[in-house]
Amino acid sequence: MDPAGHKYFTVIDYVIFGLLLVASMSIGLYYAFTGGRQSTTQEFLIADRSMKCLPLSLSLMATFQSAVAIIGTPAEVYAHGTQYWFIGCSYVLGLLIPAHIFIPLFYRLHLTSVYQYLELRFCKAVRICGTVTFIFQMVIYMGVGIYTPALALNAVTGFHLWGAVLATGLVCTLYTALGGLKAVVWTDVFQTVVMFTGQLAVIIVGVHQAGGLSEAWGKVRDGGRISGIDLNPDPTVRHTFWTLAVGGVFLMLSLYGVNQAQVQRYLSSRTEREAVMSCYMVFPCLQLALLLSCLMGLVMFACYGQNSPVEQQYITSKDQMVLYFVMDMLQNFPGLPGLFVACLFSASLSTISSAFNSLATVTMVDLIKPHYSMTEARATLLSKLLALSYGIICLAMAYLVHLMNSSVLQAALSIFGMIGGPLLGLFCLGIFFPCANSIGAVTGLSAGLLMAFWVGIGGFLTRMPSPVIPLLNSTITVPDVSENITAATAELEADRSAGLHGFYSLSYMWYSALSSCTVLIVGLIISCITGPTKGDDVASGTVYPVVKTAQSYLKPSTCCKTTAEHKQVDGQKEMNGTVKEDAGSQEETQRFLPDVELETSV
Ligand SMILES: O=C(O)CCCC[C@@H]1SC[C@@H]2NC(=O)N[C@@H]21
Ligand code: NA
Repeated sequence: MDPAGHKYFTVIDYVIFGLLLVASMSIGLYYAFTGGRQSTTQEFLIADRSMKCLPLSLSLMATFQSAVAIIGTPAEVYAHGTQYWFIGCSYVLGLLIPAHIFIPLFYRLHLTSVYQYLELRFCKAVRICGTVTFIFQMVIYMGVGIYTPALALNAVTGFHLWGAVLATGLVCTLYTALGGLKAVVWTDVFQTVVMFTGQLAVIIVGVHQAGGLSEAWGKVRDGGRISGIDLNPDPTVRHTFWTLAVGGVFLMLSLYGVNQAQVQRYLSSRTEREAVMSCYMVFPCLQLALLLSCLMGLVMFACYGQNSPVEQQYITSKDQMVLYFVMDMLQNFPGLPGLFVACLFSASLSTISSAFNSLATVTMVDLIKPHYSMTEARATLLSKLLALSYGIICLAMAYLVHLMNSSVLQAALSIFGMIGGPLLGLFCLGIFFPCANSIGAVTGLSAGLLMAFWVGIGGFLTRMPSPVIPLLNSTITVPDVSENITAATAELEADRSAGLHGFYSLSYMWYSALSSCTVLIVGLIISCITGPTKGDDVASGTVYPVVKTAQSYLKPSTCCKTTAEHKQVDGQKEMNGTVKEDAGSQEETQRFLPDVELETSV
């Protein structure tokens, strides 16, 4: 390790990294020249609805498990302990609700873009608002996703920053633009295997370097990194059981319930059952991913203890720790640093490719197709060009993130909270409240976004590292200074949690919950003021009958009737033959909904 903290790759490391890019590219090319050769939007965007649940579940997990989680989670656990692990509790409801409410509803509407639902339930304007909000969210998120691995690499290995960004961005854009959703799903599967292998290798070597399991465990426990369950109800505390396990449910619903990248995978399943199964199978994959990244943080602590390379000025930010650790530990295992870098870029590629593909889908289906009629060939070509142009935009976003320079994990989760939260609220307004109307939906969404940005930006600004100057006077000895600093910090915390400061210091893990609830409250108030929608005016199959379902569970007799009713509807749908693909307009969509009343809400 030269004084600058830089390590240098051996040739074999570059070879392994290169192999990853070549393998990903070849999967993309394979799907570009086999099957239907990506000649229709049905194949390019939705994989001909032929996907099975195993590859889908790995792809669903990989989509929101990028280098941010691989780098950010260990840094979080190293610095603050294992409190973050409780986010795993949010995966239960965070996946059950999508599996039993969102997937069946969206699947039976036979959508291609989840935003078609908004036109069915409300009107075209609401669909456009939802689509634009989603594009905004994913473009920013992609910037973080592509920049994170390059930043960490450059800081520790001298790997050329923009060379890495360009290599990743170009490879990813090409195989996504050539191979469509099939290529994205199968590269996700391959990249997930590389990601898990790389993390496991580093953990095993790290434990060995820390002196073995019992030695490592002792250091971690004595270092106070095994945090118990923190039931503190204070919403301004960054990570407690409540912010992670409850706030995390809203975060998960916004990602695995209504995010186009995930819904597109559910919709590409062969059957509704496969889609539900793929959602169930995401649970163990996510828990394994969380386990590996938390263990990585603990192993780093076992090796470095309190005096981390950040204190030693080897690196400038916590987010560079993981790569520093890898280079430090694996230096004499030639090929392993390259494997871990491949793991890092696999995590990034599998997220960015999903983002490109979902952005191209919604732009095509929600913004272009309804307004311009064109041949299938031109539509497919345009979808490919869109995937390419989103690749370019994302590289520009990477530069913007470079300027932001906050903890990458918190940045990503804040983006989901601030933009994914209002979108979750919009869909829940439509699905659970039949009285909600279009005006309520649009004003609700705007209010949710405003609230999210108010607390998000406000929090970002007030949390600027205010210099805690030790209160110096002649009699103070060192321990007293620390007392005074604690006193000063406590005073700072105190006045911060009072009034507006309290609002600004809300934990970022509550952004999803706060913004989605704002959409619901404002949306319902405005709907009631401007004339609520009548039950039978709601397009059938677009609301979840909470009341009716609850009743059917209360009276078992009706429940089998409900199942029978479902069978009849499914039978009816079969009789209707293939249903219209994408709803360009309301009446068109009306036609393909099963004319037998799905359980509309009471
Ligand atoms: O890794 C990323 O790109 C984003 C950070 C993790 C996003 C959330 S956290 C809860 C859920 N579990 C995951 O592994 N990813 C998502
Ligand atoms: Na990923």
